[in-house]
Amino acid sequence: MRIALLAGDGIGPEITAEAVKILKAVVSQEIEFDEALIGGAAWKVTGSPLPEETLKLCKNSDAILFGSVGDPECDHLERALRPEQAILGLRKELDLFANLRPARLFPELQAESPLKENIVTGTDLMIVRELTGDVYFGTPRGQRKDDQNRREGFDTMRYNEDEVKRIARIGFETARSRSGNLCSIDKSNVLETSQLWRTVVLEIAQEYPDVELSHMYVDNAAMQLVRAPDQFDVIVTGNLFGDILSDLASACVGSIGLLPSASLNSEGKGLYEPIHGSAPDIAGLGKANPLATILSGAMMLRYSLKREADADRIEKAVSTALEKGARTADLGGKMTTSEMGNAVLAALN
Ligand SMILES: NC(=O)c1ccc[n+]([C@@H]2O[C@H](COP(=O)([O-])OP(=O)(O)OC[C@H]3O[C@@H](n4cnc5c(N)ncnc54)[C@H](O)[C@@H]3O)[C@@H](O)[C@H]2O)c1
Ligand SMILES: CC(C)[C@H](C(=O)O)[C@@H](O)C(=O)O
Ligand SMILES: [Mg+2]
Repeated sequence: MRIALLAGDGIGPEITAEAVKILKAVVSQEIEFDEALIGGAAWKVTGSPLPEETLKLCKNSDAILFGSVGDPECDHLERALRPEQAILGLRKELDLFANLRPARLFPELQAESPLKENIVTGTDLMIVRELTGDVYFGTPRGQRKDDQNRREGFDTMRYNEDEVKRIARIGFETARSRSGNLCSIDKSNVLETSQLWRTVVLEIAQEYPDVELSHMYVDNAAMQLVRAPDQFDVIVTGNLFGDILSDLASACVGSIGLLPSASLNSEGKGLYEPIHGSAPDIAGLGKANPLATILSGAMMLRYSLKREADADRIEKAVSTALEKGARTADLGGKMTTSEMGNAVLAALN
């Protein structure tokens, strides 16, 4: 198994190092990592945030383990050169349209959630986020002068029916493999894009009569996630709403440092990354929680490498480490990034 390892910027190198440590311990000689430059780190060396060589490596790998991109030193760059374009480019180039973002409360972390115990208990949901369409990729976009010579920024929110159909099917299939409940989140009371989304989701629902489908507007969904997160099982939503709701869900279950993700295409190719970013405020300080990346490694074993038992082993080790009190700063503790990695390593059995 050859894994493309893209550490990236900020805390990326610190958190991926811990995930690699765990993956090597679990899968031993059968896994090899090929490192490549990505994001601001790549731009500084090559002039591009997503060098051709990195893209080629990703295309030829069995899976991709990704840290994070984003560097304040690059904030002034034109959009095409910004580190964030690297992850957007990878998603588009590899057609990684299906983004799975599980948010589950580890019972050991009940006290770390900002929500009251009786509200957060039982939270275990899966956000299925569309990842290659929406306002992220719509054209035209840009900045211009309006008819009164004022500066104006504009983006285009768009989905075609095929894009909605394929992510809706992933949502229904995911619901079928869990509790059989799917909530589609949109803003169809205002947006044409969402109106089409809802129409198409309802059409695809005909193929899944065994799945209970509901719809919710995104503003209400944000409120409901805080008020009663356990009402959700599988959520399917567009790129922008999924981005926002997944950060929100991560806070409900204790920390953004906990949420992993899998980004998949229709051939089963997968990129695995924490949902958080490069956290420039704590980069290089050994404060980052590596669990989201370690759990992304588990998702990689499950979805791309078909090693379910090994994935379970990692997830159990994370639970055990937390049970024994392992806590980084975001969880109210004092452990460093590598101490947390070592706690998971020690809990593997
Ligand atoms: N997929 C990605 O690579 C990705 C995702 C989100 C943001 N970004 C980029 O990251 C940069 C910073 O963005 P931001 O500050 O809005 O979001 P962020 O997710 O990097 O950080 C938000 C807050 O959460 C904390 N945090 C994040 N991950 C953590 C972890 N593992 N352990 C402990 N605390 C953690 C940070 O310290 C910060 O206070 C920007 O350049 C942004 O574009 C990249
Ligand atoms: C860095 C950025 C492009 C990215 C997104 O908006 O998708 C990030 O926030 C994420 O959640 O993966
Ligand atoms: Mg995000």
